[in-house]
This record gives sequence, structure tokens and C-alpha cells, in this order.
Amino acid sequence: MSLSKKNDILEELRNMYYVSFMSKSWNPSLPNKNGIKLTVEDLIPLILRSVRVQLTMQKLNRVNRLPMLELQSSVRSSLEDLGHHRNMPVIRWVGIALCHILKKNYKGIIVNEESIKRVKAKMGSNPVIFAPSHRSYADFILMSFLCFYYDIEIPVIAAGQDFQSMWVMGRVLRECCAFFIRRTFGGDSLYKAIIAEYVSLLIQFSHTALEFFIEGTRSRSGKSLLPKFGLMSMALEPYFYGKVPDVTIVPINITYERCLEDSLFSRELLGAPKPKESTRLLLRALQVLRENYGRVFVEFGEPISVKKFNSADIQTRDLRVDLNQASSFYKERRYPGPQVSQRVKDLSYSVIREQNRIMTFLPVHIMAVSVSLWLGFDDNVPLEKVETDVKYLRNILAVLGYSVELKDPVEKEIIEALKMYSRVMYLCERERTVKLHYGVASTSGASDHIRSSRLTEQTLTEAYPIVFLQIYANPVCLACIHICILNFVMCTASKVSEYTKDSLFKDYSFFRTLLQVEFVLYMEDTNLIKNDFVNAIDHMCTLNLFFTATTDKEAIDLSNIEALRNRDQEALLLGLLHPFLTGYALILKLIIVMTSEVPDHSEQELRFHLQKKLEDEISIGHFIPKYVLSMDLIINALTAYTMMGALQKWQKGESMMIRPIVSVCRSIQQDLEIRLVRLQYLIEACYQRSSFDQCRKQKFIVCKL
Ligand SMILES: CCCCCCCCCCCCCCCC(=O)SCCNC(=O)CCNC(=O)[C@H](O)C(C)(C)COP(=O)(O)OP(=O)(O)OC[C@H]1O[C@@H](n2cnc3c(N)ncnc32)[C@H](O)[C@@H]1OP(=O)(O)O
Ligand SMILES: O=C(CO)COP(=O)(O)O
Repeated sequence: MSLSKKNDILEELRNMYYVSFMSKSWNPSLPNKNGIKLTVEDLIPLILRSVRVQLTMQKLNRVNRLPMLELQSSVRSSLEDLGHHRNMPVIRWVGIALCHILKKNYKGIIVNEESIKRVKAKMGSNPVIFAPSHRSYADFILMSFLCFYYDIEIPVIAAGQDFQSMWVMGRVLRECCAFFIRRTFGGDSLYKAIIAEYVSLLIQFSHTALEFFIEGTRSRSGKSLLPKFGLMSMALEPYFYGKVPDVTIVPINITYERCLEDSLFSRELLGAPKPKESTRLLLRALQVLRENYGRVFVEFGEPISVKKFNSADIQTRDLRVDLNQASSFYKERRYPGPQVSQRVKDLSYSVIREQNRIMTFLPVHIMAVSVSLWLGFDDNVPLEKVETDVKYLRNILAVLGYSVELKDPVEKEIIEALKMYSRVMYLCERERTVKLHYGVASTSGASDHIRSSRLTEQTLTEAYPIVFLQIYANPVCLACIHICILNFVMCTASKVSEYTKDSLFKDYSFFRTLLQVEFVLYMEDTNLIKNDFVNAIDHMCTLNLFFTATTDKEAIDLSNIEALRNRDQEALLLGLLHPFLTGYALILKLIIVMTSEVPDHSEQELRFHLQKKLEDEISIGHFIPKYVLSMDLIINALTAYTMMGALQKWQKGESMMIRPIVSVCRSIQQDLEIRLVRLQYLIEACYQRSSFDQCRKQKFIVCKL
């Protein structure tokens, strides 16, 4: 439970006139006092004259025979098109509309003020990057709104180009400090040079913060996504060129009690395409936003000084180069180079870790874990069972150091949360059980959208509420991932008592590697991996799961193993991994079968093929969580298997092709499957013992993988 001072800014706004709040006289603090106000008009001449853009234009002129004047005017016009403005009257008007929308749809916007104060105290002497988590469109709106509220200059924000084409809104966003970038730069060297220079100049000379979403897109699954390195690398270039003394990166976490896009995300995970950004859709969405979206929690993380981060390594001094060498650096494309690239990677993963460390947990996250797990056995989950699980998980999250907003009596909180999600789950008062509403997929205002998925109507009907719930359970999996892996390894080992610290570490590392994409687990820092392992063991000692503390650092104490086992907690932790490991094992099996007939597939085609095949597996009646149908899980598994050398990818024309390396696939399969059968057996045993007796029980069939 967090002791920090939390302020509900909506409570204050409710007692104010929006117009007077938004028209207050405003003297914001400047993230970088050495900088100046910069908009696109100031930047255009600097970018045109820059060594980088000049050299790129000269090359295009030489190689492609494009006239210099034409190139210059194309740079100017694309900059006029993509660049940001800071139009205070527009920001204030947008703010007035926002006050109304936020007040209408949210119960509270709860901000850890201490965390903002800490960040403000560290700001001022060098460039600042705001790096929020990205789970909703509401993220960037809230960020700018909070900056206004807490008197911090509005940040300049990197927005995807798709927003630019929105009628009127594209213009409005630009006036509110957004600049637009393509989602991917491909081989367009001039475009890349323009954006790199734009970002570099902002970092060097702007007095405001640069904000961007390091994940590059909203996570549909509630978990983090792998970081993108492109923008981070550009933003840190001035530091590595010695043009700025330091850069401060501020990781930020925004947690929603109910995410505006949860229905949409559930449909997208089941294979429906993302609707294109448009003002018409936005207005329609605003009209239908009549539900209660609960509270939002905002936490600013510990600011990361890039200089300090780097000085942890003795070679850092070599990484920074003399400004006078810039021209030869651009010519020879020596930035970033392998060492800087590694540092950018390390930093980017650290940002995601910090965003996750400061997550807030709400009743819905915790109860979603319990309901999702037991729904695999029965359509009715006893309220009493959910309550016990919620108490266990609350304790686990608190031991892991997370902020948990869940008071006693727990039952009351669960019932309140159920009301907020009444579209997908409800309390059956008579039986005192939690049930799901099936069939909501096509009645939730977008039947055509979900039908564009390739799955059958029946599958969609059944899978939609489960995928919806899993989006809320997923942050808990992310938070508990290290103890989940250790618990899984211990529970499913053939001879637990024979484990040494080394052999345990080996198995932990194997499953960490398998889940590295799913849970953004960094694999390139051996110290970090060891630390995570040791901390997980400590946490398990505190939770009385398997281990007791020992004075010998290299040993683990397994002497008391049976006495320590708490089967209910074990089952919950196993349940957290169940959908992922089942999905990964099935995907591997299906790939081997499919590719024995046709060895090469395009990645795109393979994803949809796999989703259809997984649907068949589910329909045969095996005990398989329906979340395995999630496109996010399928894509993550394919990426992880590629990283592990089980799949080989290559470009063929426009398509990315995939082929399995069967021997590697089989060896992973062996390690995975035997343990999975044990996992399912253990969860079932827990189900049989627990308080489900009053409910109808279905025959449990262990999934044949
Ligand atoms: C009062 C209230 C008012 C309210 C008022 C409302 C406010 C209203 C504001 C609106 C605001 C809207 C806000 C929308 C929010 C989005 O739209 S979020 C989506 C847009 N933002 C982002 O995507 C940011 C993160 N993305 C990136 O960083 C991506 O890398 C990029 C830059 C988009 C490019 O992506 P990509 O082409 O897929 O490439 P990627 O793999 O990342 O790598 C690109 C380059 O990085 C290099 N690279 C790769 N790895 C490394 C490494 N480790 N180290 C260094 N370099 C590396 C590669 O070498 C490559 O370079 P080249 O080889 O091409 O030279
Ligand atoms: O990233 C975005 C900015 O909010 C929007 O695009 P996505 O739909 O890819 O999340």
C-alpha cells in the first residue's frame, strides 16, 4: 500500500468553473531553463542548414540527380506539414472541452503529487524526455492536461502520422504541440535526416520536454510492449555528441480502472482490424462515452540521468565524440555505433521497467486473475473463492512493492468493481457467483468490426469476455512474472528437492528467454537477470513459497519444502502463466505440423493460420484458455521463437517469410510440454479441493499437446 500523497485533481475541478480554471494566468516551470521556446518556424532554417540534411541532399543530388532546389523545397514543405506549434488559446479551449469530458466519464484522476514534485525538483538544468506508458488515447491528453494543471510547460509530442490526416483534429493537435512522424521510416534517408535533426534540435535548444511513447503504439493487452529504439536513439544523439551535458528521462505510468478502448482492444486481439483514426469516429466515440470509466492513477517514476546511467560503465567517455567531428560522423553514418546502440537499448528497457515498477493495482486487475483462472473449469466462480484469491494476490503484490488500491472489506470492493464491468461479468446474487456475459462481442456497438475477424461467430461470442478480462489480468502477470516463473519451475519439476541454485537459475533463464517478448524481459544484461532471480527467491521466502531464507548466498534451502507449500497461492501463480505457456506450446506444435506440409509461410499468413488452428484445438474440447487466440500472444510467440533460433525469418519481396528449425523447435517443445501437463494437473487439483463444491463441475480433461 502506498503512503505517498495522492491528489484527485477531478475533485478540485468539480468545484471550479472550467473556463476560469483554463484561463488562469500561467507561468509554467521550464523543464530545461537553458533552452528557448521553439516551434517549427524556428526549426525550418536550422534543419535546412544542418550538416546532416545538407549531406543527405547532396548525396541524393549526386546519386539520383535530384535538383538541390527541388530537394530544399520538399524539405521545407514536409516540415511545414509535420511540425508543431504552441498555440495557447487553442490549448486553453481544448482544455475546457477536456474538463467537461474528464469530469463526465471519470470518477477520479489520482496523481501522486510527491512524484511530480520530485521530478520538478530535478528538472531545469538539462533537456528532459517524458516517457509515459501507452495504454489509451487518453494518455497524451492526460499528460498535457496534467502539465497545465501542475504548471509545467506543455511538452512537444511525437505523434503517429495517422493523426495528421484527421479533419480539423490534425490541425488542433499540431497547435497543441504535436509533431507528426511516420510509423516506420523505411529507407527514406532524407525523411530520416529531417526527423533526426528535428528531434536533435528540440533536445539541444527547446525549453520544454520532448514526450514520446517508447512502445510506439498503444498496448492492446494491458502489458508493456518491447521498446522501439529509433526515437530514443535520435533524442540521445546530442548527449553522445557532447552537445548537451545530460538528458533526464522521466518514465511515467498511467493506470486506468477502465480503459476507454477495452472493447475495441478485445476485438482487435481477436483479429479485427484497427479502425482508422478519423474525426468522425472520434466524435461518435465522444457521444457514446456515457459509461463510468472509474479512476485513473498517474505516477511519475524516478528520473533517469543518462549521464549517470552511462557513467556506470568505464567506457562511456569513449562514447562521447567531439562536435567538430560531426560532419565525418554523418558522412560515415557512425552514429549510433555498436556501443551507443547497446546503451540506447539498456536505457529503453530501463524506462519500461520503471514504468512497470510504479504501476498501481486496482480491484479489477486482481479479481480478473481469479475469475479468468476458474472460468476455465466452470461458468460460475464463487464470490467467496474470488475474495480469497484477491486477498492472496493483494498480499503478493504488496510484498513485491506495488501500490495496491484495495481496501477492506474486500467483498464490497469486488462487488463495486463488478458493477463497473457489468457488460462482461456480473454477480449472480442468488448463487453468490461471478458469471460472464457471453455474446457481448457483437452487441457492444461494433458488430461489423468484430465480424471482420476470421474466427467463427461462436468462438468470438465465447472468447470476447475472456480476452476482455485477460486485458485486466495481464498487468498482474507482468508484475509477478519472476516469481511466477520460479513457482512454475518448482511446481512442475520432476524432483524439486534436487534443485541447486545453479540448476534453478538455468531453468528460470530458459523460461525467462521463452517469455522475454511477452513480458519485456531484458536478456542482454546478465547482472540484471541474476538480480531478478535473487530478488524473486527473496520474495518467495517472504511469501513462504518453497524457500526459507539462508545465510549462504549461493545456496537455497529446500529442506522444509512440503511444509511450506501453499497450494492455493501456487495455483494462482500457475494460473497467471497458464494461457501464455499453453499458447506457446500449441503454437510450436502447430508450426511443426503445418510446416511439415508447406515449409515456408509468409509471417502475415502464418499468424492468421495459427489463429484458425488454435480455434480448432479449442473446439475439440481440450482445456485451453481462449486467450491463446489473441493475436498479440501469437505475434509475441513467433518473435520469441525467432529470437531463440527456433524460427528463421527472411525477406521475400514485400513479405517476411518464416521457416522452422525443427530440431530447435522439438527441443523447446520437450522442455515445455511435460511441465505443462503437470501445471494443468496442479491447477485442477486445486480446483477440486477448493470451495466450488456447491457449483456444477465439468469433467476436466488435461490438454493433449
Ligand atoms: C491543457 C490540455 C491540452 C491537451 C492537448 C492535447 C494534446 C494533444 C497532443 C497529441 C499528441 C498525439 C500523440 C499520439 C501518440 C502516438 O502517436 S504514439 C506513435 C508515434 N510515436 C512513436 O512511435 C515513438 C516511438 N517510435 C520509434 O521510436 C520508432 O523507432 C520510429 C522512430 C517511429 C521508427 O520506427 P522504425 O522505422 O520501425 O524503426 P526502429 O526499429 O525503431 O529503428 C529505426 C532506427 O533506429 C535505429 N536503431 C535500432 N536499434 C537501435 C539502438 N539500439 N540504438 C540506436 N539506434 C537504434 C535503427 O538503426 C534505425 O536506424 P536506420 O538503420 O534506419 O538508420
Ligand atoms: O500509437 C498511437 C498513438 O496513440 C495510436 O496508434 P495505435 O492504434 O497504433 O495505438
